[in-house]
Amino acid sequence: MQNFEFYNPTRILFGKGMIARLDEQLSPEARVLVLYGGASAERSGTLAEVRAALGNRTFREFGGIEANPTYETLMKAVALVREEKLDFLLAVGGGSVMDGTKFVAAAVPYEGEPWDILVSKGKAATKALPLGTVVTLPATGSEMNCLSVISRQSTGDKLLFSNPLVYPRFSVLDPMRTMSLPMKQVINGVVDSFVHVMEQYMTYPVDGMAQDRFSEGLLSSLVEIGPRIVATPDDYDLRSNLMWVATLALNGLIGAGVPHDWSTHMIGHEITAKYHIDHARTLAIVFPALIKVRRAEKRAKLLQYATRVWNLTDGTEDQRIDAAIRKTEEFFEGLGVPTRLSAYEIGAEGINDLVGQLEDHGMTHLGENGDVTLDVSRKILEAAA
Ligand SMILES: NC(=O)c1ccc[n+]([C@@H]2O[C@H](COP(=O)([O-])OP(=O)(O)OC[C@H]3O[C@@H](n4cnc5c(N)ncnc54)[C@H](O)[C@@H]3O)[C@@H](O)[C@H]2O)c1
Ligand SMILES: CCCCCCO
Repeated sequence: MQNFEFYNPTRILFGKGMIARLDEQLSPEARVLVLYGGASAERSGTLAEVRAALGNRTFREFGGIEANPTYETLMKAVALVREEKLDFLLAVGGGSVMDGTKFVAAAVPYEGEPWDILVSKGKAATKALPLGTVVTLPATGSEMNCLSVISRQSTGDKLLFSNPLVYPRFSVLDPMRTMSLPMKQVINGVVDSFVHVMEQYMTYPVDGMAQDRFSEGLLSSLVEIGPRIVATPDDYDLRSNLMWVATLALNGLIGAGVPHDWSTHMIGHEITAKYHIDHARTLAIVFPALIKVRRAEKRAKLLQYATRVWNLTDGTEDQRIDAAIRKTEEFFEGLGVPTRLSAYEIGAEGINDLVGQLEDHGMTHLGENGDVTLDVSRKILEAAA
């Protein structure tokens, strides 16, 4: 097991009706901005529940944070917070609203050009406003981590930053608030969570016994939840399990002391930036291709995954690896999520453009050993054609 430091300060309030406990998480004098995305926050009744929970407290609201949140929109929220001297940010939404709120939290006190926070991958931020979240879409785990992905319309960038200052102070996870989700977004959550686990698991063995079994448990849970939640979308217990699995998939626990990959995500971000394909759906394209191209480097964990998650114990090692990769593709495709670039009519020219974007964004050495060079990224994209 590798050395690690684990820190996660986020309080989780989980379950039906927990939004009612919002106000007690806030200091009496907090000057709150509620941030949200599109009409769904209103239509689903979640905003009404949040407003009721905030009772007599005065607060402001900022709506319109897009899916794949943009710097341009978020800077309007920064201006509002500065002008009205607000001092607590409450995100009500999915990963886009939570990530956008984390950026606003870091940008408000920042004295330079806030985009520097992204360019520096978060290092430039030395202060941040406190924030909390009310989660409406289980997928990213943003509710319990210090990561944020922000796009810039003017340049077509989609970059990640992380900084411990933007951990939410608390997050409310009420599975009932996800019932209004289109099934497509529920499925996105299953896929995003699955690949989050893989980025921290499908690397090479370091005898992380607890981390491996924890990750395999999350993967097996998602393999079970996926088809079942499509068949019985109103099942509260399935929604509860998806919500908690999604949070655990990227809150630092399974990733402590083990090598990480993240090249699937970095390549996926470029696909979203260029083609505006849902984040999770880019991962379903890249990940199966990546384990095909990098099966030698990932051989030991692929065999472990085959046995422990898919119960594949017969045949030669290569037959078991082939079967595990096939099962993974079938899992995504079975949820109606394509695993090929051709499903989105992205061809050779698009692959060239994506490799160029990776180079422009300095993504020239990805993966657990930095050996996912541009050539390897190209091979992965070609294997996904
Ligand atoms: N911070 C992280 O750890 C992390 C990890 C992975 C991805 N991301 C980023 O998160 C973003 C994706 O977030 P996401 O997958 O949660 O989707 P999202 O937040 O972009 O939401 C997708 C759509 O669903 C709508 N929606 C949200 N909740 C709803 C509800 N309850 N009912 C009806 N509609 C609802 C939103 O308004 C939006 O239109 C991407 O930008 C991705 O890069 C962040
Ligand atoms: C290093 C963690 C990268 C998380 C990417 C989320 O889209």
